[in-house]
Amino acid sequence: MLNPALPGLPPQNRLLAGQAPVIAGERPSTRWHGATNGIRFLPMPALTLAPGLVYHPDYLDRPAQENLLAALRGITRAAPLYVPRMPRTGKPFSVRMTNCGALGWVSDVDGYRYQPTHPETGAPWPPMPGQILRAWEELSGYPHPPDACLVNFYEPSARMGLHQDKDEEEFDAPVVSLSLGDTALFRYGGLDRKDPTKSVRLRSGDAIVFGGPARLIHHGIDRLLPGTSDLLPQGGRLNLTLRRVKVPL
Ligand SMILES: O=C(O)CCC(=O)C(=O)O
Ligand SMILES: [Fe+2]
Repeated sequence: MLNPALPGLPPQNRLLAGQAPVIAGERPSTRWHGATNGIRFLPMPALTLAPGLVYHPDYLDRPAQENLLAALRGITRAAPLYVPRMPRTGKPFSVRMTNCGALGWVSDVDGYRYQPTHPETGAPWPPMPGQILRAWEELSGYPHPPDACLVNFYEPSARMGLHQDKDEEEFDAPVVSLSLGDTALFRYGGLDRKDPTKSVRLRSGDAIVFGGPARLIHHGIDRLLPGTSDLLPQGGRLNLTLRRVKVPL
């Protein structure tokens, strides 16, 4: 039950003054910022960068980031990060990848696709941890859970060129993306590759959601800002990209 005094406002825009929020199902540690003296909580506002493109700064606080990182360590033990390759040319990506969930996004000389198993070990992807499913529930506004969670690991020099997330996905569902570790310069543009672009710094714990009119925008990572986070002991950045996939008939 949300605060009845503030009907209709999305959680990130609620501001409760004069009383501590008592909201069943909410986890104040990851959603509420400001004084924790029981009197006033100030939510970090979500920022709409373009229609359908919503940026949630500090979505995960430090304990939540550490908790998610521990879950990711389990995932990379079961499904090791591997070097994906570009379709046709076989050129290696600078980003290493793995997945969790029923389906994983993979890329090799044959193209981009979703598949239920790791391309090198042949094992099914590990299940999506609860923290990731909860983030999707809180951020996506979509009534069904994600099928695929792509885990991208960026070394300090890694980047990702401008692209659209436009494979076998349900485009009615947004893409939810979580960042951990070093800050990244995220570039975003429009539906046409030649549309003007802007960039935003994604820091550890930030989330960005692209849905509706922004679902198919071009985006990429220009570069990392090394040394900006001490979450990953060796530096670098982890990104989680959650998507709904069309079930093949
Ligand atoms: O690392 C990021 O923030 C973006 C990742 C991305 O665009 C993708 O995996 O499709
Ligand atoms: Fe993408």
